[in-house]
Amino acid sequence: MQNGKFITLEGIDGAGKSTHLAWLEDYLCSKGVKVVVTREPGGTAVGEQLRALLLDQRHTMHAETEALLMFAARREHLDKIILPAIQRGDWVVSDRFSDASFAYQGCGRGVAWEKLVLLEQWVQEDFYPDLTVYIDVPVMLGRERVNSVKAADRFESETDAFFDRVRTGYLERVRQFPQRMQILDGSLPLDEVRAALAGVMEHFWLNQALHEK
Ligand SMILES: Nc1ncnc2c1ncn2[C@@H]1O[C@H](COP(=O)(O)OP(=O)(O)O)[C@@H](O)[C@H]1O
Ligand SMILES: Cc1cn([C@H]2C[C@H](O)[C@@H](COP(=O)(O)OP(=O)(O)O)O2)c(=O)[nH]c1=O
Repeated sequence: MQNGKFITLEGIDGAGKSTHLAWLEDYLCSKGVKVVVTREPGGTAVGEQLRALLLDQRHTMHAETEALLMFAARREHLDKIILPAIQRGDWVVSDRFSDASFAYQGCGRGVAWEKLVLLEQWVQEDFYPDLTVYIDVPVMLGRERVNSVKAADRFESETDAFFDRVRTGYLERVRQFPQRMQILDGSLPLDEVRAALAGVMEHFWLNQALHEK
């Protein structure tokens, strides 16, 4: 049996990840693959508890504590959800993965990039998503969209300057991993972003089919 695939969606808060994730699940189901939808931080019992700690406005913590907790949740996520699903031949779609740690903890909070590289190697070894869709939006637009939907959590209440750095961090990751990471313009109308995502997915799907022949 073929191994499944691992796809991640990334972007600042309000980029449209959750919206497009629902479409992506339907798209993959229509191709006949079994899909596991998950998210970070979270996805497991321990991970969801860590998520609650990390997003709670009442907590302050050292930036490196935050990074370590993100990777701790990820370690659990890989062990309990992601790797078993892929080994079964399922496709896993995750709302965020380690690119978010480089963007938020690295560029946003100022945790040394090399320390994050070490954590990534420790937790993931040489495991990376097969495809990452990074939805890029200007900071103000992301903020407007989030404010219209829900109360801000510990990250969403950060400054525009913080989110500018996060966005720069994501763009740096795209520069480093141009094969794996596809960038979409999330400021376009929803149907146009979806059409662009559909194009990326068709291309990815055809490539997989070619490799499996
Ligand atoms: N391209 C778009 N155009 C207009 N509204 C959008 C677009 N993408 C997302 N939205 C809206 O913005 C809000 C936040 O989107 P969401 O998918 O929850 O973002 P994220 O998961 O990245 O934080 C939702 O109300 C969603 O309908
Ligand atoms: C995975 C991950 C998320 N985050 C942050 C980004 C988000 O603000 C927050 C939660 O992500 P998300 O699920 O996108 O939040 P929401 O449910 O509000 O849409 O965690 C990091 O800072 N580092 C990480 O490694």
